[in-house]
Amino acid sequence: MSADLIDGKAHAAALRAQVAAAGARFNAERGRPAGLAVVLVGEDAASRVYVASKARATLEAGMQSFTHRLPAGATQEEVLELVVRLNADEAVDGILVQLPLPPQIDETAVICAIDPDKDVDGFHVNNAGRLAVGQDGLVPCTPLGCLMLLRARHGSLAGLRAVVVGRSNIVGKPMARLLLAQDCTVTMAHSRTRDLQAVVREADILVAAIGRPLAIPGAWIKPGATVIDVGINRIEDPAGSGKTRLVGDIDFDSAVQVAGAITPVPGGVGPMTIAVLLRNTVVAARRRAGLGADAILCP
Ligand SMILES: Nc1nc2c(c(=O)[nH]1)N[C@@H](CN(C=O)c1ccc(C(=O)N[C@@H](CCC(=O)O)C(=O)O)cc1)CN2
Repeated sequence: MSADLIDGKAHAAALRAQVAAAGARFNAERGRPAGLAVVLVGEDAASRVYVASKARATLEAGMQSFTHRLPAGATQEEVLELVVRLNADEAVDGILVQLPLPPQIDETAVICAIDPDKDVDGFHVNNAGRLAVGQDGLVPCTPLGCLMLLRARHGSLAGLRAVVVGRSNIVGKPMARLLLAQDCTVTMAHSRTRDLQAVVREADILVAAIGRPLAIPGAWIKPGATVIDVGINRIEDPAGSGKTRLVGDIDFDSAVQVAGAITPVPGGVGPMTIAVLLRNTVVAARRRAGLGADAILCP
């Protein structure tokens, strides 16, 4: 048996087209495009690529893109000053500070300084709290993207057993809350979970967000389960070519034999992260302008 592949690139392209249409409606109503500001501190190679992709995708969706680069040695005050300036800028509807930040910067303090109404990453404690209690807010991009893929596959998720492996504030916790809101029976597993294999085996829906390459083998997975792999890990090619390759937290080659559906890495969850970021920017722009929800942007 071989699982169906969940094509994140195709889903992301469809969402981006919908966002572009919603962005054009916002522009027509308000006489200005929605705007996204992205802050990059330092020279991390992967972060530079992601920030460039975000700027390109923002422009392709017909929105305004503002990229702010600060040197690796920037101080906490400099980063906070920039965030305060972006909070006050009326052309900016969404603010994202690319993570990770250099060690001298207090990540929590920076996230807390972002106006929660412009927090398109959904990382601010106000937005995390809103998600926890089921109020409208801005929802983190990667978990919302995973939920969209799951809804496209299953329709209703009610009653399904979901296991989220990983308890980060950015992916694991919001993912579990989103699945609970969909009436799944949710288990959160993590590095201290006893008998992880048995917990994983329960899952109709398995979301792996551990950050450890190939950590979950196919033998652990319930036959027919839907597997969402959030991990993006660069490893040395085991064939010894000297090259590196991207792998997820799931051992894809064995999991694909057992699962009912699975996201590949690359080309699964990753592309959804940027598409949802654009979606969140239009949602933030509409809310800030006092406009009602745009139906096509509701997951
Ligand atoms: N402020 C934030 N920082 C970070 C986030 C985030 O959501 N907000 N997430 C990640 C990085 N990230 C976006 O910022 C991101 C990672 C991966 C991809 C992606 O499309 N990956 C491709 C493969 C790319 C490659 O070849 O290297 C894929 O999976 O197909 C998009 C966005 C950490 N920081």
